[in-house]
Amino acid sequence: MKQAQEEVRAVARRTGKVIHEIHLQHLHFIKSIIKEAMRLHPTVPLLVPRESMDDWIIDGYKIPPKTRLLINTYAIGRDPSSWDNPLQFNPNRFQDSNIDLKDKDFRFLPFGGGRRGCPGYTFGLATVEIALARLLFHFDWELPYGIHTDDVDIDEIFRLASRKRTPLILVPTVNEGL
Ligand code: HEM
Repeated sequence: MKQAQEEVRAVARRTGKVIHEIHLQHLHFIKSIIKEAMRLHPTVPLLVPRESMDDWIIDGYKIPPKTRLLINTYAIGRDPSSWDNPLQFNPNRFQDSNIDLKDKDFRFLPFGGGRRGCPGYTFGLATVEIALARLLFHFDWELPYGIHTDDVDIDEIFRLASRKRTPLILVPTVNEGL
């Protein structure tokens, strides 16, 4: 959190203490945090179902035409053959990497891919980035008194769009130093 706050506050200091969309291009670490969160906790854990049109063999499995296929992006994001220490939250794995958020890198599909991939991808991503950047810019954040990081439940409830099982409760303090 400290590194992300330093990044956003350094950008804000140079740009008039306000974070706008134009500044997002400088927030490399914040973008990596969001990607890492989406890798471990994709909003849509099973993508929109597909139906095969022809005979295919994938990984030795014969797929006949008109088979309903579910793409488990939750499992793909945690696959040890694609990711080192897959269960570790490590935003640095996205720093200086060209792992794409959409279509091109099938290890990571938080917005799906192909013809039915998310059409709101750039808008959705920018919205998350600007919200997180502003929250980190304006406030310092702490867990409530007596709660430790190990107590925080990070599991989700799986639905078409999953959500946190337990709400995250944090205590904000206005950053007076701005
Ligand atoms: C962070 C925000 C968002 C995430 C994580 C997200 C994720 C996804 C995912 C995973 C899919 C399924 C793609 C697939 O099966 O290949 C999808 C589909 C879709 N999304 Fe998003 N989305 C987001 C924001 C938005 C926004 C802002 C809009 C509209 C303004 C939008 C509109 C749609 C539509 C219409 C589809 C269905 C596309 C189709 O079936 O052809 N999404 N989204």
